[in-house]
Formats: sequence, C-alpha cells, structure tokens
Amino acid sequence: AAKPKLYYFRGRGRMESIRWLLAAAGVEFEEEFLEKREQYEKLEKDGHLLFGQVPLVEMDGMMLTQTRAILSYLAAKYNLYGKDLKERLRIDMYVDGTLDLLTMIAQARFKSPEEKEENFALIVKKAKTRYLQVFEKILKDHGEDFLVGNKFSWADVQLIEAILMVEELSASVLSDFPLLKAFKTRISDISTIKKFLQPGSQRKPPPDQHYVDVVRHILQF
Ligand SMILES: CCCCC[C@H]1O[C@@H](O)C[C@@H]1SC[C@H](NC(=O)CC[C@H](N)C(=O)O)C(=O)NCC(=O)O
Repeated sequence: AAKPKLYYFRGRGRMESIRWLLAAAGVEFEEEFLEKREQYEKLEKDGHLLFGQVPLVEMDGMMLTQTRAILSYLAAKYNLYGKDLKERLRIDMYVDGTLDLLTMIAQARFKSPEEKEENFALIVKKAKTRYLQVFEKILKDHGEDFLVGNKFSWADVQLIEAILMVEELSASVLSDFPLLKAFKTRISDISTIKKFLQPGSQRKPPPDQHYVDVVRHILQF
C-alpha cells in the first residue's frame, strides 16, 4: 500500500503528534512541505482542505484533515487505542490533556520575543502542576509500565512527546517526578520510538523565527 503523505509546513505545529504516532506504529510516511502560499491555495482549490486548514494527511485513498480525527484513526488502525471502550475513553482523556499542553507550547512560540519568556515560565509551571504531576500519580496509583491497560498506547506516545517538549523549555522539569523519569527512559527505548529519536529522522526541531515567518506568510495572519 502507498505510504501516508503528510502536507504541512516544515516544522512541528499540529502535525508533529501525527508524525510521532505514525513513527511509534512503525509506519513510514512521506511529507510535502508547504513553503509557498500557492501550494496551500492549490490544496484548497482542489477541495482537499475540509475547513480550509492543514494538517492534511493523504492515506487509504482519503484526504484527511482535523488533527484529532486523524490521530484517533491512526490509533485505532494501528492498535494503539486500548482493548475496549473504557480503555479508549481513558486514552482520550489523557491525550486531550496532553494536546492542550502541546498546543499551549506551540502557540507560545508565535508570541512576541518579550512575551515569550514570561509565557514559557508560565507554561513550565502549569506543565508541572497540572499535567506532569497528574501523570506521575497515574503511574504511581497503578504501578504499571504504561499509562493505560499496561500496554503501549497512543497515550504513552503523546506523553513522551510532551515530556521532551517541556524539557526543551526547562531541562530539570522531571526532577520531582521519578516515575516519569523512568517512563521516559522506558518509552524512549521502544525500538520505533528510539529510531524516531535518532538524528536524521522525520522528527522536527523546535520552531525558529523562519518557521513562524513562513507560516504567517502562507496563512497570511
Ligand atoms: C499547535 C499550534 C501550532 C501553531 C501553528 C498552527 O497554529 C496556527 O496558528 C497555524 C498553525 S496550523 C495551521 C492552521 N490549522 C489549524 O488551525 C487546524 C485546526 C484544526 N482543528 C486541527 O486540529 O487540525 C490553518 O490551516 N489555518 C488556516 C486557516 O484557518 O485559514
């Protein structure tokens, strides 16, 4: 079967979680990077952008948009969505919280330089008190290796992505969370994740000013 094809900017944004989940599932994918406004306009004209937005993923003969819908489809397709309705619900709860944190971080990078530092400090504080503390307790309460059903799932992928992104803002953020430290080591050691963490993989670096400028230019905001 043809490999999934991802249409997005050459950066993390909303597409990075989709890259992570595909990589975790061991699924190879191609990328088309939007560098010019014309590319975005062509996708729109061709009717591929349901609400006029990207991420866009071409797979299984479909043109898919809406990040959360795509992630859910991938999790179900690659058996990373729990064994029953209750486990899927728990995964959804954990993932929605983690995506809120990731979105906060990603949007903060679009702030002005003076706002950015203050914003990042606030985000690190919220990450620790509202998110990481909760996941530390979940691991403590059930004493298992994975967040849900003692089996590797989408929830674990989102959390490792979030941990690494928060550590980019504050390297010592896990100092009060021994179970999350062990979780990070364990999940990073899973062969598909380990490969994605190697240099040269399709994982994107933190956004720089050029990325922000290109996104603003293409989307004209
Ligand atoms: C996670 C946040 C990453 C920051 C960068 C993104 O946020 C946006 O500022 C731009 C990009 S994403 C690009 C943006 N896409 C979305 O907002 C998608 C939202 C949708 N609910 C989804 O989850 O896929 C876009 O196409 N906008 C065109 C426009 O609406 O006319």
